[in-house]
Amino acid sequence: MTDTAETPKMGDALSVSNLTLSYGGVKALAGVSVVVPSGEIIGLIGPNGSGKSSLINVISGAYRGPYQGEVCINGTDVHDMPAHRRASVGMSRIFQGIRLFDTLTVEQNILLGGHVHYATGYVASILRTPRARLEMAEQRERARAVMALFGDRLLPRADQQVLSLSYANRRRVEISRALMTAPELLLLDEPMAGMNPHETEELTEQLRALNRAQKISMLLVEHKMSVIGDLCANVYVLSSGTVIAHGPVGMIQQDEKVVEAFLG
Ligand SMILES: Nc1ncnc2c1ncn2[C@@H]1O[C@H](COP(=O)(O)OP(=O)(O)OP(=O)(O)O)[C@@H](O)[C@H]1O
Repeated sequence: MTDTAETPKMGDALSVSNLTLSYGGVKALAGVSVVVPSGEIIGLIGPNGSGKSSLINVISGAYRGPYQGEVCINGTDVHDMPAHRRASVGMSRIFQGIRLFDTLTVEQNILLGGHVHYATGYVASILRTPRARLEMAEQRERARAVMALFGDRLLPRADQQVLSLSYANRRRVEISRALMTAPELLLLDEPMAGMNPHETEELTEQLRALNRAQKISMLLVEHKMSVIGDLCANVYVLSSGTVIAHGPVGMIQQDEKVVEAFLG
């Protein structure tokens, strides 16, 4: 048996209640409720066009159109909060397609992720005041610590332009940039897309380590069921904009509605 909703509790990293949104005449989400308890990795799966990216876009603030329902991140209703301020409630995301500045270096791209936390103002940073220099040194140290999470994949390439990197390394740069704000909730939209089995396995382990060591909660959209099975205690299944099942991966795979949604 699977249920399609979970009651939000105090301390949840994310609670989405009864979310409905349409693009013109197309209803993309119809009464969707999803909870990510603090410290857990929760999976989100569904056939193409079922509403997964729309849900992530509402949570992250990338979608700014009207919607009904409530989205709370770490207990704060973020309805009126623009995307660039959502880092202040502990949220960060990576997009389905890689979005990096190709001609900047690995380190420069990663440092951009921390800019929302800079205390130094624009003028002080242009004038390179002692405070601005100190803050930049701290940010560079943090960027190195974040790169080190990926072993020797990024650190030796810190000064290389991103356009010279492999696909998997570009993905690692994107995740590193998202980690610069020290998020408590990470939204991951198909992080393994385009990776080979070895790279997929490696990133799976790295996400697990981030979750365990840094207690980062995650909402993971992923087509590779082996990844969902490896990382997620529970999974939500979307079909045509509604949650048709929710529960442990093993149970979901036996659910007739889910089998039908994927095959139908
Ligand atoms: N900007 C838009 N304008 C109009 N319709 C849209 C827009 N974005 C998404 N849709 C429609 O909303 C529905 C949900 O799309 P969404 O991209 O959220 O699904 P998805 O599950 O992420 O799909 P995929 O797995 O292919 O990325 C689909 O019918 C899609 O065609």
